Amino acid sequence: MVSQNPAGTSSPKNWPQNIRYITAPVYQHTLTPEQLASVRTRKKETTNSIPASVSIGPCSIVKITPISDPSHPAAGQCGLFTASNLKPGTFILQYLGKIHASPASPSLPNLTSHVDPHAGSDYDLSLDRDQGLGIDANELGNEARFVNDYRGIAEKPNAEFRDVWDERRKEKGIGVFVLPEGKSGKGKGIKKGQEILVSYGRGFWGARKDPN
Ligand SMILES: C[S@@+](CC[C@H](N)C(=O)[O-])C[C@H]1O[C@@H](n2cnc3c(N)ncnc32)[C@H](O)[C@@H]1O
Repeated sequence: MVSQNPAGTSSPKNWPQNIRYITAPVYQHTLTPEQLASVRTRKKETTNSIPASVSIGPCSIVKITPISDPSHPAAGQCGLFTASNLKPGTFILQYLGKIHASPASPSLPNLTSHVDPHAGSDYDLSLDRDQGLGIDANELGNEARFVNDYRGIAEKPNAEFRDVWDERRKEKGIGVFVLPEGKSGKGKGIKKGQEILVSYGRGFWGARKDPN
């Protein structure tokens, strides 16, 4: 289900009013030509790609869901749940936000981390470590910003973030994928109505209060 946001773009059900819903990445205006060129250069190790045919706008296979269960560690917040059964390895959706440079990168040489507007963001993923680029969905993004970490919710994650090549835009990105089957056959897919859960990594929780 979709609704119209103030800018006239369709946004998904339960989308928060104070966050801008976007259907394509937004660039920090201070990115250097070198950083932009890097975003537009495919790395040979990036084997996953998003086909140009993927539909733009609200994703029909996910639902942003407010969490009311008091035993859920993110109670009072939202999570991202599936709207259909998803097989192992399925591409779910792209992680959209503002593509920005961290202060250590050449475009912002005089800033230190305490003035980095993205340093404290809980929605910031690394896009390109060599160039110090990230994707921050704190103030603008899409449904992918609601994917929670599995800790305290399930025994293990059922999805993962992967580097991708966006065939439509011809640029790097990050996608959310159902975990693949794997050698042990552990990835079983995600059933309709289940929460999509990744591992943020210990670094995320190390810088915050560990949920476990
Ligand atoms: C990228 S956001 C995920 C979406 C968030 N739940 C929301 O509604 O906006 C990351 C934040 O979600 C919460 N979160 C995600 N996974 C969690 C977990 N396993 N336990 C506790 N809090 C979690 C934390 O507040 C974390 O900083």
